[in-house]
Amino acid sequence: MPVVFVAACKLPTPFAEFTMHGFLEKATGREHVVLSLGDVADGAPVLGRVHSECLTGDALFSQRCDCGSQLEAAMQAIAREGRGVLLYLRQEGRGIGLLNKVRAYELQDGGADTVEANERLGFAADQRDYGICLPMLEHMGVKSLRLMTNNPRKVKALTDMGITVAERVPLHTGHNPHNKLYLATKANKLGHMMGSQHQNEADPA
Ligand SMILES: Nc1nc2c(ncn2[C@@H]2O[C@H](COP(=O)(O)OP(=O)(O)OP(=O)(O)O)[C@@H](O)[C@H]2O)c(=O)[nH]1
Ligand SMILES: [Zn+2]
Repeated sequence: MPVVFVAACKLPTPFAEFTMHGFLEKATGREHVVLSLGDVADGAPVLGRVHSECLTGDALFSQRCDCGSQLEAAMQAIAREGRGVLLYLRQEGRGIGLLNKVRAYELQDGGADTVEANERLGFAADQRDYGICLPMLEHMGVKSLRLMTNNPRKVKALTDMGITVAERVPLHTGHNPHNKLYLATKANKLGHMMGSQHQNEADPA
């Protein structure tokens, strides 16, 4: 098993009281969590989000990206449905780590886009590995996901490792003047499906 389950606890949030399940990835020592709500082990497709850590967006309110807004919208959507899972994966900066992301942002401040900056630092555009998702979902008893994402490569990566993605649910939120180019580059170079409307389809409120 590449990840081991460690413990679970209650996690009250403004949206709902989730259960937080902690996992240790043995090869890297990284600590990951899954938030769950309701009965996710009944076999029916589960509304889910596989969210990659973004300290700047998720915790520090950065407007350079759309991560914080997507995290909030996903938790709200799960709360509204009363059932779902959110995998919070500690693969900061698409897998290059926080300090390398700061280096990449520095290059972006000088004119590079998000892909060029990674490449100039000697990294691939996206270094993430979703291999730990399967054992985490198996632990949760989740058989099939309705996955909230705009990234078809994420859907393919999960499908290729044997996770059933019954549906892709778009998550269009967090557009602002600071991340216009960033979102355009994701659409043009990374294949993200950004949609035309500046609203969150998982959270149409
Ligand atoms: N290297 C790098 N990583 C970034 C940058 N901006 C955001 N990230 C990281 O990108 C990850 C989120 O990936 P995104 O490409 O925004 O979105 P996604 O997860 O592929 O797709 P969605 O499911 O639609 O959100 C997080 O780990 C962020 O820390 C950047 O400019 N450079
Ligand atoms: Zn981000």
